[in-house]
Amino acid sequence: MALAVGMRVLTRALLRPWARGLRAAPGRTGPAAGGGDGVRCFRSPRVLVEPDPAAGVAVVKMRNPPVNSLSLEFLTELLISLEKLENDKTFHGIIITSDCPGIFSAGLDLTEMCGRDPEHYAEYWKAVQEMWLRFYLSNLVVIAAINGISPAGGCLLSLTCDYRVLANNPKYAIGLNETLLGIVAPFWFKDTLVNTIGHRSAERALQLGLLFPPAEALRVGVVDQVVPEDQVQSTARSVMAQWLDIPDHARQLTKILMRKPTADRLLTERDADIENFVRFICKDSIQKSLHAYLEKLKQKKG
Ligand SMILES: CCCCC/C=C/C(=O)SCCNC(=O)CCNC(=O)[C@H](O)C(C)(C)COP(=O)(O)OP(=O)(O)OC[C@H]1O[C@@H](n2cnc3c(N)ncnc32)[C@H](O)[C@@H]1OP(=O)(O)O
Repeated sequence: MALAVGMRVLTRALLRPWARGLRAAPGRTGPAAGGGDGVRCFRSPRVLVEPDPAAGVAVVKMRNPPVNSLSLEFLTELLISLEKLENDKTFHGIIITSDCPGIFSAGLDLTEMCGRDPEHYAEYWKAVQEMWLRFYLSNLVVIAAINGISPAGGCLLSLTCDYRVLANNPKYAIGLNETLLGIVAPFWFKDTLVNTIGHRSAERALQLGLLFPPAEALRVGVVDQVVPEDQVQSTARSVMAQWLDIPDHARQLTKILMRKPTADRLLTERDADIENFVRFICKDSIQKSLHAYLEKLKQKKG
């Protein structure tokens, strides 16, 4: 138990000043969004939290239209929501899903990584690290109800979860496709994928930037279950009930046992990882690739 408490204190201490500032800002997070029985709940512009106090579960809906790209502000709101739920003893599990039709998350926000200054890149990367650490090590059961396409950072977010349910829709795909953008997934993205699908499959998926359609995603193990689209939320709920049946302290300690070595790698190399990112992203060739990719996305519309 001491280990679990220690990890919580550590991850809480990692909350950056930008997050604390936002938490204090009036109007950024509003009053209760529901949740009777004395359960305090909340909403924020980009994150909708639907509490089910009786079940000890909250559904966290991402709503950063059009594509739930993980901007600095959105990451901050997600982290604040997670922290609030972790600090509320009512909740033992969260289901993370999307409020944007057809899209779970388009991944990291490319506009945060293009045409900005090095200080901005460093701040942004810290927030991405924080998202990964906080979700990966959360003491809550975290289940992803993936109701849309989920490339790169969107896939990473789902890989931090304890279980992934994907909607069986041929338009959806999931994977770490960074190489297709001419960029390289950092070691902790890679480690998370290796821990999920094994070394050989991860190597192939990462080098080729594979985005797996549902059947393939299930076969390779990127997701744990594929179900008809209208059953994604109910399946996530019943899987959650199964996970919540396990004594909490034993499950939490086991999670930490499995994940701490991977998290520690980033925790001990965090500053160097930020420096590497800033150096990489500032390169002319990388900026050109990202600009070209964004342009292609915009032109796609015709
Ligand atoms: C260097 C160290 C490693 C860094 C690791 C990086 C990790 C990442 O996550 S990089 C991001 C990877 N993401 C992608 O490759 C997805 C890109 N997006 C798409 O493929 C599509 O947008 C879609 C399939 C997610 C949705 O398609 P659709 O519904 O047709 O919507 P649009 O393509 O028209 O997009 C609407 C709007 O949103 C902008 N946009 C899309 N993705 C992003 C993004 N990741 N970041 C920022 N903005 C994004 C897109 O440009 C459109 O903008 P407007 O034209 O201004 O409306």
